[in-house]
Amino acid sequence: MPSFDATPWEDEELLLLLQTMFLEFDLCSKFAIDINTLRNFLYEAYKNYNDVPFHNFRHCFCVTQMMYSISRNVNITEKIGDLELLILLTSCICHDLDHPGYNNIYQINAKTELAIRYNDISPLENHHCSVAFRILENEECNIFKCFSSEEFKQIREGIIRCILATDMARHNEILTNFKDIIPIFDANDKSHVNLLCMVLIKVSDISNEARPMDVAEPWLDKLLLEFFKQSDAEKLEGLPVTPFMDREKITKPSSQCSFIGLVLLPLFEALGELLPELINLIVQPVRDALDYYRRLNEATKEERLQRKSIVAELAEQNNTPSSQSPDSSIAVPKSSSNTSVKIKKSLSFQQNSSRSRSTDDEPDLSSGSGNVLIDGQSLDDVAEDPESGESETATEVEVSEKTLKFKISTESTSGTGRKSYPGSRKGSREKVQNLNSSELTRMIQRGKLRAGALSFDQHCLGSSNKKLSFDPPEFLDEYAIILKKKLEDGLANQCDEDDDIDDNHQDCVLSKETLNLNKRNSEHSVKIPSSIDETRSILKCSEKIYSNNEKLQMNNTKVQEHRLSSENGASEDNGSPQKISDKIYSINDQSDKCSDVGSSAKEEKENITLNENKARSIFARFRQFTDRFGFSVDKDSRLKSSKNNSVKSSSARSSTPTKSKKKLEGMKSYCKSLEEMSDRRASTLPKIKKSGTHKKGWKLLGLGKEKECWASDAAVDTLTVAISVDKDNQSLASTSQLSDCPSPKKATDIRQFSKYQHTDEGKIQMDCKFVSNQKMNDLQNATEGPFVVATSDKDPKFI
Ligand SMILES: Nc1nc2c(ncn2[C@@H]2O[C@H](COP(=O)(O)O)[C@@H](O)[C@H]2O)c(=O)[nH]1
Ligand SMILES: [Zn+2]
Repeated sequence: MPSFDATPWEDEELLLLLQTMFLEFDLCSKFAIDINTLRNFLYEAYKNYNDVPFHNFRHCFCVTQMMYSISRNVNITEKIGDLELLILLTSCICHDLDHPGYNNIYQINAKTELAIRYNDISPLENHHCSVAFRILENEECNIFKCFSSEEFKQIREGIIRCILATDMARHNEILTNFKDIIPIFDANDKSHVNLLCMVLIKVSDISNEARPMDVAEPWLDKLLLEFFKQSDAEKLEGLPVTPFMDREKITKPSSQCSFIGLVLLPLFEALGELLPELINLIVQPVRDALDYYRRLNEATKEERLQRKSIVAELAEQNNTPSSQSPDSSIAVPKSSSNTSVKIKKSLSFQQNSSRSRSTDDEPDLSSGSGNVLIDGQSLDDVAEDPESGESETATEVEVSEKTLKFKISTESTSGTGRKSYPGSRKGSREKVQNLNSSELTRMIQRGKLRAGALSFDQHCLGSSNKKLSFDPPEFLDEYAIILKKKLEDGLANQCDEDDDIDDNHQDCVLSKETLNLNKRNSEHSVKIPSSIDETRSILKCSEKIYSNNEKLQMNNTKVQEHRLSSENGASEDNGSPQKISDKIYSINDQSDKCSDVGSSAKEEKENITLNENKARSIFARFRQFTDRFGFSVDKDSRLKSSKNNSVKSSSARSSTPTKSKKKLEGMKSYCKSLEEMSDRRASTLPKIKKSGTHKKGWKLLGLGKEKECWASDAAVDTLTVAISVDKDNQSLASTSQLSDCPSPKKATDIRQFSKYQHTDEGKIQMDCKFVSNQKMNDLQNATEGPFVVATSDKDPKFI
């Protein structure tokens, strides 16, 4: 249901739910998608989302979940078929992969690596798509590996079409084309289906306001946090300030009034026209949300007028013309309170509002004036002075269209009028602040950074995602086991006894903290387990989901063993898809019950502009870097260390000993990801098939793990030790030959070479074992398990 609130759910649970969505539609069996491949794919997608306020994994989940809800409610497969649904769900999962938290307008204006790479054409969406297909290149994650190349081509086209459709710069184009086909929609016309799919993913992407207020509002806060972060960066870097992100221009209600009224609702209503089943489900809630924000906006205006009249009165008393600003002796607050939550809270209508709101931790949405120029046009043409009470700014769609130099036509549409759009970017009248390139360079030096080294991929793809700290192949099974064990250990009983979940219980799937997050008042909201009985009941249902998924889908030895030992043969034969479906819905049911720029002067000017542009670009990269590594740059250009927005911290969950242990495991897996990333950077080079013979670098072969991974030369150099080995007689290196090995790979670390052979590629491969467990751990942490090295060097190096 659209009322679903993902907040209380752990990341791993959300991953499991994503898996369940595929199973629910029987996509795995219909398209021979191996369940382990699906899990690997989901986990890899998860790892490629960043810990940014809004465009994170949870946003991806919500979008996919909305797509799922819509699809179920309108019986989508009957209209567009299973393959399109598979494309849609996969597109939702991938649609914001590796989003940096700064949108296309920023990417283009700041001339980031992405904007340059994609020539300003949907840089982010192209990147999300590219990352998606990098993930799918890996056989272990390729959920489409069973498809023929022709089918894969079709799927790839579909995913690209869907993900690129999420660029808001294309909103009007897509909506206009869609509206044209509504009266003549033909499910057999591929162009119509394509347009419907584009609209479906767009609707899902911006559907937060279709959810209950208590679910939607925290998302708005996160979005505004990301908006303000970008507009603050734009001000600092002398870029055009994106008006709808400017904390001095917008308020929460003004932002929503223009977004919902001008962008969201027209789209939803168009979809509702074609699929009337969606009117009650998502269109009406959006209308209610608009109504709510309009009233809130009106009330805010009223409050401003009242404040102005008080100022006028006071000014009169002091013989100060009311049109002038009151002098400092008149202590009337200007704007700090005009949009404050506290004031909003006291607004009389609010008490009657059906949409209750939270008040804590709200971003400072104080309004102010600031004339911002975008492409020669004063935003005052569109945005009125917030002090006038009409603090509306140009919508994201308008600004995105103006920022984009090129207009992209909707592919494969019905041939209905391709629209031409006004306002290609005329050049920028950028507001340049006091920062020059040398200052920026100094900043970078202070950060001990080499500007040229800051390519997007390096700090984006190479960033350490503070994600689930366990290895993908096992985690779901492991999670199911943990969950089950908790239940078996009688956690529910402990909760019952104490009615107070202490530290020891924070690992509980539905901990008290989590339960507190569940305190929802909306009647549409998902379950609030207000009692231990309800908690236990959810836990029991969760157990059944995992248990049944295990039985049907988790063909994993660990799970099998665990099940055998823990259930002692007493398995239930209730794992049919329908039964699993019933179980899942039984949870949903229970949830419902509980609530929910010729002369020297000119040249000089040109040089200045060039330097400014360079500076901006460097700054942009630098800031991307600092963002990635958890630093922030304040207006005095100082580096401030800050805590990373880890998934866990954002969800206020503490780390348990179990989780710490898993973090170590996660690091090993991350090291492997880094190796794979060195590959990704060659994205502008012709694709080389991933076969061992063509691979350059060092091959690390895991022992004891049936894994094989590659490392760049650079990565291995830091670990390698040169030793001489007589290749011809294939004699084994002795441990004494390793005596000059630098720490930590001392000779004593190597006990035995069990195998030694030349590979077909002329490489030497060696198996070795390490004596010291500690050293072994060091090496394992640095690479990937006990390993041997194969190399084409004449002077082989072993680690
Ligand atoms: N002012 C608001 N803007 C919103 C809201 N929900 C979404 N959005 C904007 O739409 C894009 C969607 O594209 P994405 O693929 O990047 O997610 C998003 O970036 C927001 O800018 C909203 O409720 N209010
Ligand atoms: Zn999105």
